[in-house]
Amino acid sequence: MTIKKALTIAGSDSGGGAGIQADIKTFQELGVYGMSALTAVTAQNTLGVQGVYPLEAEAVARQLDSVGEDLGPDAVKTGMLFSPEIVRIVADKAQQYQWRNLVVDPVMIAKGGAPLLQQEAVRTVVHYLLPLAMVVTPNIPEAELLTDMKITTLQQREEAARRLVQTGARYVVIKGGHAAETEPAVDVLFDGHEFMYLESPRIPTRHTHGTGCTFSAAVAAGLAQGHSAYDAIRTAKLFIQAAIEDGLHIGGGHGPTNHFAYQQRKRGAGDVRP
Ligand SMILES: Nc1ncnc2c1ncn2[C@@H]1O[C@H](COP(=O)(O)OP(=O)(O)O)[C@@H](O)[C@H]1O
Ligand SMILES: Cc1ncc(COP(=O)(O)OP(=O)(O)O)c(N)n1
Repeated sequence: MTIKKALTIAGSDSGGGAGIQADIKTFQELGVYGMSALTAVTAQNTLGVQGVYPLEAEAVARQLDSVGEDLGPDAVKTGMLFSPEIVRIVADKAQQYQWRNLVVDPVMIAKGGAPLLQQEAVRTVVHYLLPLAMVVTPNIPEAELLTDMKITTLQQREEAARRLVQTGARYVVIKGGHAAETEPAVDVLFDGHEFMYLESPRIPTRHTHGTGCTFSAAVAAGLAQGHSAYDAIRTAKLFIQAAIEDGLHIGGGHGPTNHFAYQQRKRGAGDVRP
């Protein structure tokens, strides 16, 4: 068997629910060999972000060269990139190493409000990274900042998806986690021609830390395995749905999702918590 490999370029979450840690757990659960290039270290737990310590762009570049020159990822995903300098490095290296299966999760602000991308880096993401993306996965507030428009209705989400496809991104998924709590969790997928709506019941829980990271890592894992973007996105939706439903309920605040749940359900395990 030739193992497929995926690289995450993201920040570290000491609490283990989001960032690099969520990505690697997701890759592993979906049968993909995980690699990482760190952009920042965060001191973080279920209560919030206590500190952000970005790496120098040069340190990110060296990590990308180390992986690019030797291991050769089958898919790459980006998460917290923090600064315009790091965004540019990632875009340059993605082109240099011809990383076509690129999933861009444009992480900007943690759920507790801590900034994970400098404001001046938003335009850098739009101009340099999105044109290289196979899939871009903003949540609603991120889609608003990327497109400069207010999004409250489904029609506005569709309009934002149209604008994002115009940047060059091949597939756009505007996730519905931040929509009204009375609505189901609907993710809007646009391929430049047609819209698809991935819908699941909204789970009433505060334990949704790292949902976006986990979802986009699952998309990258699917692409690494050679699945179509549609299939990778559909599986990612099932993966995150199971991970939220079977929450681990750890920590005193917004806890992480359960990365074991999807595979445990597939195996037919009775109690889905480890
Ligand atoms: N309470 C919830 N119930 C069901 N699915 C959810 C819930 N919250 C988020 N999701 C799903 O989790 C994924 C990540 O969405 P979202 O929370 O919007 O991203 P982010 O973590 O980037 O803010 C999406 O597939 C979304 O539909
Ligand atoms: C290091 C790090 N990266 C990304 C995030 C954001 O995670 P996300 O899945 O978008 O959502 P929340 O965890 O903020 O709910 C993070 N917190 N830390």
